[in-house]
Amino acid sequence: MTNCDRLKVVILGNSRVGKSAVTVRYLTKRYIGEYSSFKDYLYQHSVSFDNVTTEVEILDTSACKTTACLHEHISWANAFVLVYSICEKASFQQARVLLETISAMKGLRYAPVILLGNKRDLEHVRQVGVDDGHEMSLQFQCQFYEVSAAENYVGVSLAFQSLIREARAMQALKTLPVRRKVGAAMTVSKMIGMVFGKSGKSLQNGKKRPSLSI
Ligand SMILES: Nc1nc2c(ncn2[C@@H]2O[C@H](COP(=O)(O)OP(=O)(O)OP(=O)(O)O)[C@@H](O)[C@H]2O)c(=O)[nH]1
Repeated sequence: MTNCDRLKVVILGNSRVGKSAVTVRYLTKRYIGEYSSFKDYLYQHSVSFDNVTTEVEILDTSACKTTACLHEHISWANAFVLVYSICEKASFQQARVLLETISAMKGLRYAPVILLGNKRDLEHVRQVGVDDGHEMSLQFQCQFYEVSAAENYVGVSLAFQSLIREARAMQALKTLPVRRKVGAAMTVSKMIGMVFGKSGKSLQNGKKRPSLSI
């Protein structure tokens, strides 16, 4: 099996933002209210779409107590889901710290990342605006979605699928000869834009990334 067919996704974010709820929702379509907080869980599953099957490992982390632990998680993964709660500003700030750490360790150019604002059903106690999430995603060139693990399977599923799609595209890019990469990068960006629609805002480098409230 090639790298293209295998993906290691780590779920990171502050404590209690819904990392386990989002992960289990994606894997089982079900929402379970309470999970054990003190352990990391590793799930494996096969996902097939666009005529390609990918073996996906998903590491649902409990909040890391040490920097070494966080670095270990980041080193292990080749794709990232950063979860914050739209009703907890501190979790959004933590997402920024995580994005900075991933950027420093891996570089974001070839690291597929989604920023996931969870608990969208709690609109009445919202502390983080949609625009804030969108802006941060533009700054770090990652995808951005707002979801509710509690209320909606489809949104969570779409977000994971788009991460997997992007990871596949990035893996494919890495295997191309260097001279062809520039043109190919434009093609991938265009392809993602076509699949998810355009956000209407440009990045500093001109790339557009998908962004949805789902
Ligand atoms: N209203 C609402 N509550 C949610 C949602 N997702 C998770 N929760 C609740 O938030 C709490 C924390 O959810 P978890 O999935 O355990 O969060 P976690 O980030 O895995 O927590 P730790 O493992 O402690 O870091 C639980 O009480 C969930 O029921 C959501 O979309 N909406």
